[in-house]
Amino acid sequence: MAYERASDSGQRRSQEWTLAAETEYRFELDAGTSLAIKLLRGRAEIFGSELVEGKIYLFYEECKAAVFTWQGCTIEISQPSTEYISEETPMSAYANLHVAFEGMRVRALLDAQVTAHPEKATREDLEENRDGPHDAPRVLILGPENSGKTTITKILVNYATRAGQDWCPMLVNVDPGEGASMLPGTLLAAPISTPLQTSTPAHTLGSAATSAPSHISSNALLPLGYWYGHAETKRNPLLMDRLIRNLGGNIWDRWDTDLRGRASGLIVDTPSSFSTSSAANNEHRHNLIKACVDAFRINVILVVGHEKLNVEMQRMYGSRVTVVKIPKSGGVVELDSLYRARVHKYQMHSYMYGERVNPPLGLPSLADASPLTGYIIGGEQSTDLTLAPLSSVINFDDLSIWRIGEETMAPTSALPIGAARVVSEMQPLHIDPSLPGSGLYNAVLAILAPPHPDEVERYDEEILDLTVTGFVVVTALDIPNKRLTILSPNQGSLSGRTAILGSFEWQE
Ligand SMILES: Nc1ncnc2c1ncn2[C@@H]1O[C@H](COP(=O)(O)OP(=O)(O)OP(=O)(O)O)[C@@H](O)[C@H]1O
Repeated sequence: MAYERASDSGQRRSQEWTLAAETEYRFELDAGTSLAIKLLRGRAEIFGSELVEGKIYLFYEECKAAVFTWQGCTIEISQPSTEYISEETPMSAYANLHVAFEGMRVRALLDAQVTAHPEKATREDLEENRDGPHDAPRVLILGPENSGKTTITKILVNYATRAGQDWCPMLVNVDPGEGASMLPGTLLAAPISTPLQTSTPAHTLGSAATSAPSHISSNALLPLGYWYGHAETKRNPLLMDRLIRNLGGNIWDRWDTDLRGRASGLIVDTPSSFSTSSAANNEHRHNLIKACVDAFRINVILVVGHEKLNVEMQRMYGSRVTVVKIPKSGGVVELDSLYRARVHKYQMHSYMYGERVNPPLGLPSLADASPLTGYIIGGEQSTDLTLAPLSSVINFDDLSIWRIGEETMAPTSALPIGAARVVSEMQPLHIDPSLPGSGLYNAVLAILAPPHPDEVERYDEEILDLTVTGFVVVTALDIPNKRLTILSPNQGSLSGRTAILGSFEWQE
């Protein structure tokens, strides 16, 4: 049984909660509030990442999460928001999945080592490997809106990194509405070697080092990202398909020489549109699921609490892929579109300005916190996580700006019979900032990696296949003088770079 003890010290109202084994303390923060949690005794974890005893963890920006314990623990909470204890969690089911995936990883690594160096294999290795080849877990997570897909991805990745085997599973996020560890509009993959932290919905899947590399936090990710540029998959499914296949190709290239990475496998978090069936989107969602299954060579599909989708996936993929229905957690919070819009703002703000956290009332500020206990924010023990973005004025010609396909792209099937599309969904269109309606004012631009250095290797649509190196925002447009004012988190020159415009805007 969980019990609570409240203590009032001046303005500060802290509470102690003692949690029984296999229960969790769930909390939901309101806008403008923060929460501090300290593990006093026992062991506890947040979405698979363990808490260190005695450290104060800060949560902010409307974070919603849970502290779960396998064996029981006591935690101290400051200034609670909406909170409750749940004795019913699906954690055992998720842990069983992890155990199964762990077995697959171990066998896949042995397999790869025996194949690469047969001369070094012992008789036991060969015996163990007899019924191979063994595959690493390559998992696609499907489920409707607010079913907990991202949280399950995080738990499974975190458990893999804690297994003590130096696994480095690839976390793949193909939900362009989420942004994961970069910004919304991006599809990405990142190898994960230390547990992903939870502190703000602005970085549900860790934070990337693309913002200000000189200010990198020690656990920042180095993801490989492609810019899709829109929140909704239906806006340009063909582009989604291409970027998913690009991500898959890149991962497999990387794994050519990385046996342990390949054996660690991958986990793909998907948007809810992949799982929401409607007459209008059925064709594109099936195509995108297939793109994932092919590109990432998926061998396990997890369907979160949705019987019809489970049956559908069994029918479509059951002969070659293991399809498993898994329970949804009762703790998953229903997030509405206004909340998601606020999270996009938090993400943009933190990309440019870093983290600005006010600890709950009665606790010392970040600067005054003792280094011994300190605060932990997103896995960092730090007093200053703020950034100072650079506003610079550049000439129109300095940056080559493109858009992919038309601005409002009706599906080909919606065109009048006999009408041909003038611009295809995949066609890069150069943007002239001096023309009215360029859409550049307040626009978020993705800055791309340079094209192939060898002219012979270049091709028309290369721009679609270049990865993202960072993002900037156009804050002013001076057409008479042909100049743009750009806000960027770092000082790198943009001269000669290529950028893509999507449909995201941001204003402080
Ligand atoms: N056990 C839990 N206790 C408290 N909050 C939780 C719990 N599990 C998930 N949440 C919160 O619920 C919200 C929705 O969860 P999550 O983002 O994992 O769902 P999703 O299915 O990926 O959503 P989407 O609709 O964006 O695809 C998140 O804020 C998450 O932190």
